[in-house]
Amino acid sequence: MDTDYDAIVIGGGSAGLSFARHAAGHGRKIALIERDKLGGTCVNRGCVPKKMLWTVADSLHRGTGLTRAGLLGPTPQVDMPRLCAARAAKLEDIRQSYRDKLHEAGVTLIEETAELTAPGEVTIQGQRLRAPRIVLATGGHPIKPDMPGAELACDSDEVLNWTELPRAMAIIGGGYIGCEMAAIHAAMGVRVTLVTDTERVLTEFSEKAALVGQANMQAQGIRIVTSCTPEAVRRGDDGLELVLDADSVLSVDKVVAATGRAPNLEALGDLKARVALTEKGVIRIDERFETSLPGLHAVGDCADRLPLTPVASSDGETLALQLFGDYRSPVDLRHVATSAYVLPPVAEVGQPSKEDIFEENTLSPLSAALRSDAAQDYWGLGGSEAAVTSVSLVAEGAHEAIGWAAQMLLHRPDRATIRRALGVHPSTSEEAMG
Ligand SMILES: Cc1cc2nc3c(=O)[nH]c(=O)nc-3n(C[C@H](O)[C@H](O)[C@H](O)COP(=O)(O)OP(=O)(O)OC[C@H]3O[C@@H](n4cnc5c(N)ncnc54)[C@H](O)[C@@H]3O)c2cc1C
Ligand SMILES: NC(=O)c1ccc[n+]([C@@H]2O[C@H](COP(=O)([O-])OP(=O)(O)OC[C@H]3O[C@@H](n4cnc5c(N)ncnc54)[C@H](O)[C@@H]3O)[C@@H](O)[C@H]2O)c1
Repeated sequence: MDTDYDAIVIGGGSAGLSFARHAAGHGRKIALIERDKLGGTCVNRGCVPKKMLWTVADSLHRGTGLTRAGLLGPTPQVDMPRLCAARAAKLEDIRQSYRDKLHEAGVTLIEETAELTAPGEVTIQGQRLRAPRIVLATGGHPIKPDMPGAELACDSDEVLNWTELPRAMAIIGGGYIGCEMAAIHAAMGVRVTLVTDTERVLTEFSEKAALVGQANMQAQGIRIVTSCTPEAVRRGDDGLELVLDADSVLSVDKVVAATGRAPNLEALGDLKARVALTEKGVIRIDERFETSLPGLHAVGDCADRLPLTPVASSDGETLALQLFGDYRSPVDLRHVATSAYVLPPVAEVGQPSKEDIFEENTLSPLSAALRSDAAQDYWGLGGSEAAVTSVSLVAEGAHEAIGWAAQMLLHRPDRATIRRALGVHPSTSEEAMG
């Protein structure tokens, strides 16, 4: 194996793969080191397996709620082993396509655990590799709360590998992962209670959008307990107990900790002390993704950006361009569309605060007249009449529409300009366009 490269990237997830392919595309000699499955979190234990489960949940949810429309009969059951097999085959296809693309690009793939042993030097299995640029793309892992019995709780990695469904589950944490797991499993027939320490769920979204999302989760049958930090998990007579306080205990089959993620920093080895972290504990970077150790860059979830796959991929490409092509600045996070896969999705672009929203509406879509759970839709525009800077949407298909809203915002439209295009009738985005 060669030992000298133009750049070595540690981590074969969305960020590392993107950097390696684009840097090699500029004629550079690149090594990518991955200790686990190629594709990282998104492909193996994140977006992709989650979205495949959500697809099933969405179909069940749309069908089973339509009792008022006369859609009757037994609820379809999910054959988990069959679903898991179909999903596993797709994940393997994706991993193989990444392997092929790295090969075509001429990237050296090394399947080992890497450690930074000196500036410009990475060690794998006692062998030293050198490059003037080292890129950390090591991603993150789920963290559990510091409480007695936390080890009895599953994290999202485990939930996405369940081959049978529990009858009842308690989820700790009301962020993206907690809410998505709640909506998906409730639709698949699991009795779900979600407990979070915040006043509402989805605090990364603007208030009204998140509250409509929360009401829809409740309409779906999910019990939501806010402003509560559970005290312990313990074994019960028949399953597990989540102790909320002295007076309330939830008896369930499974407890899931969806209480946040932390970056993977083991690759820094003894050099960790020389790499500055932010208050959130992720790696501090400048606009060239360079850390406080010259020549060491960081992209993706381990760095101080938004922990979303499109950001990780875009930043990997941007860094490759900055180092080996024409300089471009990192994508502005205000132009990143995002969606929580609840039912229906809560989607947003522009990262608005509650005060930013100047026009909004909560409405009942036509489907609500037919559904037993009467989910509500919502749209909100942020910024001002003169310059619209954010769009929020809660509606079926919101995760598809919000990407186009992000494109629209790039052109800095005023409110009157948005009214000059017409949406599809009947739809919720039509209402937002005015
Ligand atoms: C349940 C879940 C659902 C999600 N859903 C979405 C979604 O719908 N949309 C979205 O945009 N984002 C979603 N995300 C977030 C998204 O998955 C991450 O932002 C993205 O995967 C980060 O990519 P990354 O390359 O930074 O890190 P990762 O994909 O985590 O890759 C890091 C890689 O580095 C490797 N590594 C670490 N240390 C070493 C070492 N020392 N040596 C060698 N290799 C090492 C790891 O094995 C890993 O493969 C979700 C996340 C989770 C957990
Ligand atoms: N659809 C998507 O794009 C998607 C999906 C999943 C994850 N992600 C990414 O992954 C990141 C991590 O997601 P996450 O949901 O794990 O983390 P998070 O930090 O977004 O949410 C964790 C939640 O748990 C709560 N919490 C923490 N400790 C608690 C305790 N002891 N008791 C009760 N509540 C507690 C926090 O207040 C917070 O609301 C997200 O920020 C997002 O960027 C994105």
